Amino acid sequence: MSNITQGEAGSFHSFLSEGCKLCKQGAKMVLFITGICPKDCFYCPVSHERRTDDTYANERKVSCDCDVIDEARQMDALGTGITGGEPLIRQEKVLHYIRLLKKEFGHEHHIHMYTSMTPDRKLMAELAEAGLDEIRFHPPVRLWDSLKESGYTDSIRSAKELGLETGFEIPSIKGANKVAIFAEENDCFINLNELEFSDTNADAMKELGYQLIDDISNAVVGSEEYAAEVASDCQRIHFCSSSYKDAVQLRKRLIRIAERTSRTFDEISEDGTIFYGHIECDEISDIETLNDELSEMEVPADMLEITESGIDIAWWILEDIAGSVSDDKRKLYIIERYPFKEGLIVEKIPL
Ligand SMILES: C[S@@+](CC[C@H](N)C(=O)[O-])C[C@H]1O[C@@H](n2cnc3c(N)ncnc32)[C@H](O)[C@@H]1O
Ligand code: SF4
Repeated sequence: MSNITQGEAGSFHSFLSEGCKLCKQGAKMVLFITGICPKDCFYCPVSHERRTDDTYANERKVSCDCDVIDEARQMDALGTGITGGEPLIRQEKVLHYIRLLKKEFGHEHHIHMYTSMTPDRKLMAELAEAGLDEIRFHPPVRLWDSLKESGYTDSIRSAKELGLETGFEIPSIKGANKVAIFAEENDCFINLNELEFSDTNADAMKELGYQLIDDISNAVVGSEEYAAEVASDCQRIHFCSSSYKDAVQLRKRLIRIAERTSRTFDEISEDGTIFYGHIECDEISDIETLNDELSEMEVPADMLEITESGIDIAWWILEDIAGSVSDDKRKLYIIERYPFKEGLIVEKIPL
């Protein structure tokens, strides 16, 4: 009988590592150390724009430690997932950020890291000493037939001896069963990612015969079914579906950010976007006049904010007073926006 069960929003699982539990709550910040990676996986999803040596905390480009701290605070992160590219080609950076995050947010800030490399005992000890809690190995496909003879055996042993939660994370493609068996033999968990198309891997994947499930998903036909097959022989396995990543993790992360950053009059949607009204003034001098009009109408001060182009205001108030503030030199909108500073506008509905 299969060990994977239908979980929330299409995620199949029977085992969740600590890092996965926090990710499920949308509480993990993604710290992308570098876009550089010496491996050349045909399915690599890292975008062209990210294939530089820059660091990102979620979507924010990092130019100082404060960017990392601010981003973690903004989403009230309970932990961080360190990824890339290959994070360990910038070992010092990885160690620095682990120490920084632990110092700033305490030991309970959970940190996991993805790597396709095989850190030796010395590096693993430094990572553990700095505070790394969990490590997920991704051996390149060409090694899947000879994992026992590869460096992964020693790295796993060191990681486990140093007290790290240790596992594998690979895409769910043919051959993944070999990694799953190796994980089981070494008492490690394994996460199978539903294989996804991206702009960077689409040509290679098409050439190898992979197909999209449908027009609206990036997931590949058969990846989920294959994970179910692999899981029948495993105890500590989790399948992370493409829809789950988008629908649950991202949405919950946006909601966390919105709850921390929204103004009293922003309405947070179920998707984690915010809704508010905006009165756009053609002339800067009109903003002051408009503000006076709003106070005469007794609109509470915490229900509006003056901006460069006009006044943001609770959308439900704007709907009520639209007739009174309308004028040839003003445009009225209800705006839906991502909850970041200057976040992308999803929709701008004229009133
Ligand atoms: C992009 S890699 C970056 C970190 C590191 N280089 C590694 O490979 O673990 C992070 C994760 O992406 C997953 N992954 C890679 N290509 C994928 C794809 N096309 N679809 C879904 N997951 C993928 C791998 O399973 C890996 O665990
Ligand atoms: S190891 Fe990770 S980052 Fe490197 S090519 Fe493979 S999937 Fe991409």
